Amino acid sequence: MNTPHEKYDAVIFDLDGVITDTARYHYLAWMRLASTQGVHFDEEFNEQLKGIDRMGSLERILMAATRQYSLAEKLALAEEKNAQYVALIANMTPDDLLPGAVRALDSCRAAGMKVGLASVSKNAFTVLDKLGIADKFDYVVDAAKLARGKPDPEIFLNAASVLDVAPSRCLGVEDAVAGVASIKAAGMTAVGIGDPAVLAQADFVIPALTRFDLNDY
Ligand SMILES: O=P(O)(O)OC[C@H]1O[C@@H](O)[C@H](O)[C@@H](O)[C@@H]1O
Ligand SMILES: [Mg+2]
Repeated sequence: MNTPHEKYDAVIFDLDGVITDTARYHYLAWMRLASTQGVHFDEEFNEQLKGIDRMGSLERILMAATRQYSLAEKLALAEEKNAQYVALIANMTPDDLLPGAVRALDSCRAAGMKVGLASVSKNAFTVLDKLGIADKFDYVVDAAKLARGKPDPEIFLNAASVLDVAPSRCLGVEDAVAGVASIKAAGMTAVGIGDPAVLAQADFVIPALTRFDLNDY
């Protein structure tokens, strides 16, 4: 019988940029789209898009363009970006899991905690299948059913509610500024993955899941 964790009953992970480096593929696909629209796009611009849903990301890129776009044009561009992204993830395998990801997920299970996945990506189920880790989660949020993306707390609150754990007893793990904001707005504790200067709102920041340790939080 596991001793329950003193502070948390659930850990809710983001996917892109936390468990696997799909953040890189989103970057490449947006880069290509931005260049077709004459918009300058670089790592810094991309940082603002991390964790932001597809249409929200597109809107931000098109705000830097020189003309207005109709809704039909926007939908076509979003579709084009997604086709590019889907092609980039087509050959993913379990080798694409980031170091420490499986160990971190398994350590939560072993500690008797519920494990959730909160990604705003509509491709999350496909990516989980390719990585072969779908069975490591008690609940995966379906991004298609969300009304609002990160930084709104809806996605993390939905995960907590289905996992039947109070938000104050949940730990959220995120690589994006918008994602950390979503966790904090949900009333949870945030573990940021990345640069402490960028993820200043997180309660803890580690460079990668290789350093994830439940005893530290
Ligand atoms: O276009 P998708 O696959 O639904 O993904 C939406 C978003 O998913 C998030 O996880 C990524 O951080 C964003 O970069 C991405 O735009
Ligand atoms: Mg992310």
